[in-house]
Amino acid sequence: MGIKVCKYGGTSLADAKQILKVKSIIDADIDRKFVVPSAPGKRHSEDQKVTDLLYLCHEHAKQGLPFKEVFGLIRNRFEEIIKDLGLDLDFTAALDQVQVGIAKYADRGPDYAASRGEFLNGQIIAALLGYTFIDAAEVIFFNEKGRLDAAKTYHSVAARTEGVDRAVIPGFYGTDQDGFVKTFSRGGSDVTGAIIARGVNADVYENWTDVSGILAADPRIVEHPKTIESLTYRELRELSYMGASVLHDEAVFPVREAGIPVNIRNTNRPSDDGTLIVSTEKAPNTIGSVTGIAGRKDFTIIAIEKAMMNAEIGFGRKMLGILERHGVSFEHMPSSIDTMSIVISDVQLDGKLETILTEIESECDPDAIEALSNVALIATVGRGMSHTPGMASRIFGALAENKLNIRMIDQGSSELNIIVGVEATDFENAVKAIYSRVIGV
Ligand SMILES: Nc1ncnc2c1ncn2[C@@H]1O[C@H](COP(=O)(O)OP(=O)(O)O)[C@@H](O)[C@H]1O
Ligand SMILES: N[C@@H](CC(=O)OP(=O)(O)O)C(=O)O
Repeated sequence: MGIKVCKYGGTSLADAKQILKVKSIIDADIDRKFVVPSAPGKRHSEDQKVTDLLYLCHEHAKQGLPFKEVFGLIRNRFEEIIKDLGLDLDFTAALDQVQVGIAKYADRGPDYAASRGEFLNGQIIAALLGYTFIDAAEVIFFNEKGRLDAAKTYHSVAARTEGVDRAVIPGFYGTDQDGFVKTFSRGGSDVTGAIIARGVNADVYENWTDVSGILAADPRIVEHPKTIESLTYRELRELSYMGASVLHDEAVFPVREAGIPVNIRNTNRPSDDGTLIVSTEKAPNTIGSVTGIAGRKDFTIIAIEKAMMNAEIGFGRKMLGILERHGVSFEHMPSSIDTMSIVISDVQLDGKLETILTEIESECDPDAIEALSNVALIATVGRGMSHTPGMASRIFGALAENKLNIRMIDQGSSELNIIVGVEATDFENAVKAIYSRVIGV
């Protein structure tokens, strides 16, 4: 007998019908002992996620505006789920308490409000399954920098689950240094699932969603992309960071450290095998092939040119020192003898571009400096790509044939990926072109 930790995303828990699918999946395997639920997600494309409604309540509360009406939508949602599940659970007091709390903690930011979807849903799922409910605030801790306090958290998870045979632990939040609720970034229940898997020393971390695994490209861009049967933690990190939003990009760390395999599965098609994520040593050989493609918009490239840049000692440090001063991190820095490009996400730049350019002009004295905005990055990822001649030319060829301009090229030193920068308006076409040339052939 083993231990499986199962995280269910919002789409898997959107209403009673979905929740009953989850129950039958859990009932089908006695190893599924720890369940990490998200808040109810969208029931159809026009619907609203409970988490989004909670953020909206917080926005109202912060401005001192009434939010009873918005909260009423959340109230109805949970009451309907309880009724349709046929549960004998009086949730009025729990909902009232959350409503009061949203107003009370409005000055502390949105985290309390945002986390309540998981908190409430977790109690419903626990009641339905007959599992113990463990509040994530009791076991997941953040340090003074707002990062996960890994040692304290793993220790607390292990201690709190000792002797507990089966439990539901809500996703998405924990406790900060001051004892207040703090959430991960959006989609963070995936991270909770990975942490719990690590804390209970699970044999597998099952992540149940609405697709049968990680697809070789975003299904909203490429029609019927192939499913990736297996990939390594490193490939997953690259793909999820670059936009394969099926799994939060930080979810890989807790499980990778402990070598716990991750299995991405489809709640609506539980017999599909899904995708298995394992260490490099355990992954099947894929020499010569690409695993997947992912990409994101909203980047800016600062391109700097200066004759003899390569010989100027301290040039790179001065450049990066300016970014550091403004608290800006960068994504990539492809360079040649006399040029350097710095790729920065627009969220990081946040209105600081003009000042940064002025400071580079005055402190680094470049011959030319240019900022290219509206750039999208596309990563072609695969452990089988290293030492495979011709891969880069296939990618560039696909873009050239479709008359899509390349604004930047970066091949990571890991040889795990090739990243190209294109105009944001070319993004979807570029993903399709690369997919059909390197994967969908
Ligand atoms: N490469 C990819 N493979 C699979 N799904 C992807 C990929 N890129 C984007 N997605 C999207 O991710 C969605 C699943 O993630 P998410 O919406 O966070 O689900 P959940 O609510 O289960 O956490 C899929 O429905 C799909 O539209
Ligand atoms: N409910 C949170 C956390 C989460 O992970 O949700 P989901 O599993 O539905 O992506 C959010 O919407 O961000």
